Amino acid sequence: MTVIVLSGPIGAGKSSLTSILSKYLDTKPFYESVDDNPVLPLFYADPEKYTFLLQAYFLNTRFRSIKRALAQGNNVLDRSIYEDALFFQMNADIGRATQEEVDTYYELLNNMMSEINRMPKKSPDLLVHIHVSYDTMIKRIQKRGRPYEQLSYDATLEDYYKRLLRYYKPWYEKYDYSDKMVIDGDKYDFMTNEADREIVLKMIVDKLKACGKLPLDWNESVSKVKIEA
Ligand SMILES: Nc1ncnc2c1ncn2[C@@H]1O[C@H](COP(=O)(O)OP(=O)(O)OP(=O)(O)O)[C@@H](O)[C@H]1O
Repeated sequence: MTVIVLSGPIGAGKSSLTSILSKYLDTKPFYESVDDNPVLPLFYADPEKYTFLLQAYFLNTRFRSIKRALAQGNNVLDRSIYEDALFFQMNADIGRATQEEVDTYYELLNNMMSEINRMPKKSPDLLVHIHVSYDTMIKRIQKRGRPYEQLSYDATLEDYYKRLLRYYKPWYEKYDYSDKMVIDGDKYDFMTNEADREIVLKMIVDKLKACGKLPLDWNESVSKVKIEA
C-alpha cells in the first residue's frame, strides 16, 4: 500500500509516469484533468485578473484528490496539493495577487493541511520529482500543443516558465511530507524509450524498497508496461 505523488514543471511527464507507475505497481492512478479546467484558459488570457480564482480552483480539486488518495491508500497522483503554493507564491511575487489574497490563500491552505493531518494516513509515502530543463519543457509544451501555453500565445510566458523552474529547487529541498527522489527528465525519456523506462522504474522501486514501502523481494516484469509498437 503506497501513495506516490509526482511533481515537476509543465510537460515534465507527470501524467505519463503516473500511468506507467500505477500499471506497474498495480495501484490506482489519480489524474488532474487539465483540458476540463474552465479557469486555466482564463488565467493564461488574463493572469492578473484570474490568479486568485485559479489557485482557489486548484486548491479545491487537489484537496479533494489528496483526501481520496490517502483514504484509498494505494495509488499514484500526477500532481498534488504540496506543490500548489509554489505556483501561487511565484505569481504573487510578480505582483499578481494582493496582500489580502496572499493572506487568504495561506489561511485556506493551512486549514486544508490541518484537515489532512487529522486523517488516519496523513501524508504520501513518496514524492517523485521529475526535473526538466527549460528546453525540454518547451519542446514538450510545443509537442502537446495546448494553445494558451505556447510562447506564440504570449511572449511573457518565456519569463514565466524560466521563473517557475527556478522555484523548484528550493521547493524540493524544503519538501518534507514524505521520502522523496528526483528523476532526470532530460536524461531519461520514459515515455518513448523502453530502456529508459526500465531504468526509471527500477530507481523508483529501489527507493520504495529502501524506505520500507515495498518488500525487498518484490519483483514485477516490465513487460507489463511495454511501449506499444
Ligand atoms: N497551482 C497552479 N497555478 C497555476 N497554474 C497551474 C497550477 N497547477 C498547474 N498549473 C498549470 O496547469 C497546466 C497543467 O499543468 P500540469 O503540469 O499539472 O500538467 P501537464 O502539463 O499535463 O503535466 P505533465 O505533462 O507533466 O503530465 C499548466 O499550464 C500549469 O502551468
